[in-house]
Amino acid sequence: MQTIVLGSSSITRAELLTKFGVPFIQRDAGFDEESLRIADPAHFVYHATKGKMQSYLEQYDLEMPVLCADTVVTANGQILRKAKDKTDAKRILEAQSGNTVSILSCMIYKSKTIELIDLSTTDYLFLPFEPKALQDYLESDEWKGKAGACMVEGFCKSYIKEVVGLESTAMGLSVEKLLPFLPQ
Ligand SMILES: Nc1nc2c(ncn2[C@H]2C[C@H](O)[C@@H](COP(=O)(O)OP(=O)(O)OP(=O)(O)O)O2)c(=O)[nH]1
Repeated sequence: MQTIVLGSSSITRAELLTKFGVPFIQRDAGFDEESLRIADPAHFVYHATKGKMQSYLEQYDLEMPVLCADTVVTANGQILRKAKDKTDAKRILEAQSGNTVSILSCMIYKSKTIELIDLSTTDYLFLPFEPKALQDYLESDEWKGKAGACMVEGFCKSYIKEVVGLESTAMGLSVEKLLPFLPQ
């Protein structure tokens, strides 16, 4: 399989591509999504991903195909982004505890011949987070750099009562949907 560029600084996205056997190099696209003033979650992740791709293409050519992505968590109609600090992480996680949570990931894959845009959602019904376990998670700092301070394969896993959608989407990259389009 041909090597692609992961236009992202995300450790999780790199781990997902590795898990699915996709050869890649990693380059930060260098786009600041904080500049976006968009309230709708789907529009936000799409324009954030588009901004990352545009920023990448201003710096690099398409000799290698490139993949950019963005992820947000929503609960009670609010967009829950990355927590600013432990207090913010507690607020964001408490909004998800015992609640229905949607995690939206958009990805744009671009080569010389094709452009794929995918926007997928994974919905969770979480049981209430156990207070001591939540405190331990907050102390762990594992929530840092994660949309919604959420780790569906980690802290949140034992609280999943119902799920509809891919775990990879919830972690930040719907790899299974990309695989059929990657150059062999
Ligand atoms: N391990 C883990 N990471 C998650 C989960 N949900 C979201 N994430 C990560 C994936 C992304 O790195 C991050 C979402 O933030 P962004 O979409 O803004 O990407 P990030 O700033 O990390 O990198 P990028 O903007 O692509 O350079 O949260 C999860 O359930 N588990």
